[in-house]
Amino acid sequence: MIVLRDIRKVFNPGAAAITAVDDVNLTIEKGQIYGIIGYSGAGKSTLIRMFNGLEQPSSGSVTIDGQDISAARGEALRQARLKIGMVFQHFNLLWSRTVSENIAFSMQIAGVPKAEITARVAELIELVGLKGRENAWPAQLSGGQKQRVGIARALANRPDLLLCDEATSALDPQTTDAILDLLLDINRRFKLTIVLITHEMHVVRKICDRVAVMENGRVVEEGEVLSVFTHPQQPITRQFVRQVSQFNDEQDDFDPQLAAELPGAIIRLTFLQNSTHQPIVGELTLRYGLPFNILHGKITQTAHGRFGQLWLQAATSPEQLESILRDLQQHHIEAEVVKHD
Ligand SMILES: Nc1ncnc2c1ncn2[C@@H]1O[C@H](COP(=O)(O)OP(=O)(O)OP(=O)(O)O)[C@@H](O)[C@H]1O
Repeated sequence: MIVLRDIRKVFNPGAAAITAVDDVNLTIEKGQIYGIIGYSGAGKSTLIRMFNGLEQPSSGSVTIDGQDISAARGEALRQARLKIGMVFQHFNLLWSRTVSENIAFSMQIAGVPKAEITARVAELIELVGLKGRENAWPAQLSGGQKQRVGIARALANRPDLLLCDEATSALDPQTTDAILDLLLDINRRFKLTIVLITHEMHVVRKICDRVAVMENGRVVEEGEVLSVFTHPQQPITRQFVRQVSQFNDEQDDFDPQLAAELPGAIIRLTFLQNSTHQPIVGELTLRYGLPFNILHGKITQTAHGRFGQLWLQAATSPEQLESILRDLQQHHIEAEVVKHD
């Protein structure tokens, strides 16, 4: 478990002080994929660099499995870092070394015996899907392949924690998805905790279990991905939710003009996970003998299942509406009456 307590980071203390991270408290459970999202300058890089002691907090502590990383120095910090891998946006590969040599490098530094290194490199090459490219130079690889080397290198010492600093931001959408699939696979297979920073909600949607939203150095919202997607609290979180393809476009939202024009009740249903599988519109139509009009709908996929929203209109009596809302509640479908007249 990782615990960040009362973290602050102030650069250039004095008149020109910049508070990059301001009073951040987070708890990340073992085996989670935890996303930290924010726009440029929000403080994400500064924060993630404190997980492995690349940056020291001005105050507060970072504790990983009981060890205070922020207080560790010298040999203790070096040992702790061996168990923390890091993947970078621009890969940070050694250009004069082959794929295999890049992956082997950190094990050589750690003094791992040669035969063990050879076996581990072969295993990692297989894991990240680079078989046949062992002797290629980084300059001969595509962006996705370079990041696969970056991931293999980060996993070499069998870390307990993998940090990803905008790991897919330099990649095209298709390659991004392939790298995210690889990270998800590694997480599930080895129960490896992954903390990633990103400015793309797509990354959070596709693989994260929980997400923290950062703005001006602070965590302004935090929670399970499904719940943040379905009930974003802050304006910045709503902006991020809109980034994701199915929720991309403002015009893709329900048009409130429609609500004004149509008679009766308009209800917005929010489905989570298994409730997306229920034939609810059909059931309501049969039960109440009402022609329900589907005005608008959208559905999206996350690492924890699907969620969706549906806007229905029907000319109901107040009593029918009450009863419909009770039925929906029994089906674990959230319902909000947008209007009723
Ligand atoms: N070494 C430093 N010295 C002074 N200011 C810094 C330093 N590193 C970061 N900052 C400042 O701290 C703030 C947060 O920067 P940080 O890089 O952590 O944000 P970010 O969310 O990662 O953004 P980006 O994705 O653009 O890197 C910014 O105002 C930045 O200018």
